[in-house]
Amino acid sequence: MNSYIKPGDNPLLTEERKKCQFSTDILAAFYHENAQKIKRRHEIYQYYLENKELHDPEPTEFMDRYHRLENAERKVSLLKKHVKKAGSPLGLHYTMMIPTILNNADDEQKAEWLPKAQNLEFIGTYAQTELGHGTNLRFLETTATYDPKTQEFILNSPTTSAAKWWPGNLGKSSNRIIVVARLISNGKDYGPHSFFVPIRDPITHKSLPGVTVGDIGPKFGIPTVDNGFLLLNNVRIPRRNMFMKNAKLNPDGTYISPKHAKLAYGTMVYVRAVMIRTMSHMLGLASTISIRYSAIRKQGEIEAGKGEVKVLEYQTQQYRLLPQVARAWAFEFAGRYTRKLYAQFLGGDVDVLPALHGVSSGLKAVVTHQTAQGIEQCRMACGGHGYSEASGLPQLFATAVAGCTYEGENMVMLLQSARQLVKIASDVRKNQKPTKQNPVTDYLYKTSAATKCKIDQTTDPDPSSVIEAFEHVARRLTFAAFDKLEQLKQRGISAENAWVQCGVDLRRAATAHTRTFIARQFSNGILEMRDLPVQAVLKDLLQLYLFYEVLECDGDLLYDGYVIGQQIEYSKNNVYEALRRLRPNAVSIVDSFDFNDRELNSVLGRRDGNVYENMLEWAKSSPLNKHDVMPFHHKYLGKMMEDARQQSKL
Ligand SMILES: CCCCCCCC/C=C\C/C=C/C(=O)SCCNC(=O)CCNC(=O)[C@H](O)C(C)(C)COP(=O)(O)OP(=O)(O)OC[C@H]1O[C@@H](n2cnc3c(N)ncnc32)[C@H](O)[C@@H]1OP(=O)(O)O
Ligand SMILES: Cc1cc2nc3c(=O)[nH]c(=O)nc-3n(C[C@H](O)[C@H](O)[C@H](O)COP(=O)(O)OP(=O)(O)OC[C@H]3O[C@@H](n4cnc5c(N)ncnc54)[C@H](O)[C@@H]3O)c2cc1C
Repeated sequence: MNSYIKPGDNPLLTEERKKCQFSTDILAAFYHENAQKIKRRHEIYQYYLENKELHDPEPTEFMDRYHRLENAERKVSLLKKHVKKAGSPLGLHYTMMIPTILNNADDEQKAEWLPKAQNLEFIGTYAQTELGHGTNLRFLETTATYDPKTQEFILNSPTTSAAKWWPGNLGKSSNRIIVVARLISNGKDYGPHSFFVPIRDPITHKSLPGVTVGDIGPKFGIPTVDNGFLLLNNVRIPRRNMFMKNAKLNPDGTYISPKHAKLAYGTMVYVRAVMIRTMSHMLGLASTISIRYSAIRKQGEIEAGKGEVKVLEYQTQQYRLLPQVARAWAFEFAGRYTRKLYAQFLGGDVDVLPALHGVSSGLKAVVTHQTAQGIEQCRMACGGHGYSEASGLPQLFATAVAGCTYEGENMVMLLQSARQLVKIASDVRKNQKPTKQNPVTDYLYKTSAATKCKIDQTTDPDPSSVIEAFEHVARRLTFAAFDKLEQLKQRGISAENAWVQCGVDLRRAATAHTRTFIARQFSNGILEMRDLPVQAVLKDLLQLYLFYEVLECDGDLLYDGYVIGQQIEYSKNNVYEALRRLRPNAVSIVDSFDFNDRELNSVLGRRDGNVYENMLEWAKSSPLNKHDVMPFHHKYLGKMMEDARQQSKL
């Protein structure tokens, strides 16, 4: 039933795979949405294996940034020949440039820019954040002042803090970019708008007059991406280089407002909606690495004299790792929802934007945070080898944790989600009904279905009792934060200051609301699976997810007596029971994420499980090992020891 078994694999992994009680093919197709996608994934991987020019000449962990960027550019240029979609020097081109054209360009602009972008005739990025401002877009300093005489915009960075800072692929790779700048026309400031700006010559790739651009230097991770800075000094672009699907500017400089004030932020909403799946994949990668490794790593005897056991036998190891697998699945279902909502928005339904913004901002924050935390758990669960770059986990963590910051700092995003909750609380207090159905927030209008939680001692529990418990917590925290806000306002504190004083409570409400949403999506999502053995595995994962989350918020559940201590004990038992049931299938479940060795990029997580011999091979690639004696040895340490020996002879 496990189709990942191959001759030559580590027998400890084969032993695990032989225990599989379901079809890995069916589970893999469900994770990647259909069997066709799995087939295509396998074809692409096979193609990669056969085309050596696409391989890295040495492990990239041993390359400096210069050679990493060169190697990445080499592979990307080759990839264009091989497949349409390529890797990191084009990351922002695909994730932000093309979506902005689709989302913010009018038909004529789209006809001009989209084919060129898709054909990679230029490379672009999204330059919004500045040295001095990222979150608060209204205070961006870059200006685009309209000159009706020439029908051009003049772009300027008036101060040092106005320098664009951070955009991925801005430093060295991009030549046509989106600049977010404050539009000024006829002396009036209309706030941030997007402009299509050439920054490098298309032939020589030299920066254009008035443009100062470069790389911002090494970061916490993602060394292959050339995040950049940019200063603009009286750079002129034609009027039609302002993105005009929503807001427009006539040749005489008169401004036409968009249908919704925040349509200009559409690209950020898009990325927040799609990055949920990317996070699921990253957590899936980390889980695959750590669970496969835990199945070949033996350490300690459980019963003296019976031999060392795989570390995966320890309940503590299972408790660390299997909830990460469950969360990866939960995030996948949550991401499907936000992508569907975004498709509705892109199809022209502008009214869906507030709901989409509400759900995607909370979800982006919770999912990136839990993904980063989960990867770090996986890394620590691999012991010392998890600390080596050979595991792939340090770089994976460094990449994932950036998601807590980019596309809206997480705390700020949770507070955006809380705005929606507070509005609903205000409606409820005024006995107002929802103006339109929203399956994500409608529960807030209802009172608790039961005054007491229904979790009991059954080991095959109904998910709805847990979801109701999460709804109860989210409702209580939302109304508590709302009431506190109102009390502060009644004491004469301004609405804005009251908001700041309730920040922590608002964040907690938004987190609880997001937990409820994810749990519901997971619970609904698995109903689509008809194959009974696969359904059983997904139910075990759901059970683990739900009761693990109960334990994460036990204080909030106990706070008002909605659950009693005994129910927390039942919840613990349900976690342990789920771990026990999942254990025999653990390797097969992560196999079903279907990540190949290129994607895993980990000696510990290889499909064949042959870890130790490959660790030795990997270490031998270290440039330090090109020399038995380092050329500078006798200058420093050698000399120091020689001096000490000479001195002791005196
Ligand atoms: C193989 C490849 C590997 C590559 C690896 C590299 C990975 C790189 C990946 C990503 C690149 C990252 C890119 C970026 O980071 S781009 C920059 C992102 N920047 C941000 O996200 C900035 C965050 N700030 C904001 O979004 C906003 O400024 C704000 C939401 C914090 C506040 O906006 P503001 O205009 O001040 O609004 P208010 O708070 O006053 O709210 C008013 C009103 O508007 C609503 N609202 C706000 N935003 C939106 C929105 N986007 N859509 C819909 N509605 C919105 C808000 O809710 C209020 O509504 P109200 O309560 O009803 O009044
Ligand atoms: C790897 C990476 C890639 C990036 N790529 C891009 C890119 O391609 N294009 C681009 O334009 N930008 C990019 N960025 C920038 C990114 O979008 C910003 O860093 C991010 O939006 C946060 O803004 P900031 O840095 O100004 O943080 P700040 O807003 O200064 O945050 C600092 C602290 O202040 C808090 N804070 C700020 N405002 C509030 C508030 N209103 N209420 C409560 N707390 C608040 C935050 O929670 C945080 O704790 C990237 C960043 C990184 C790290």
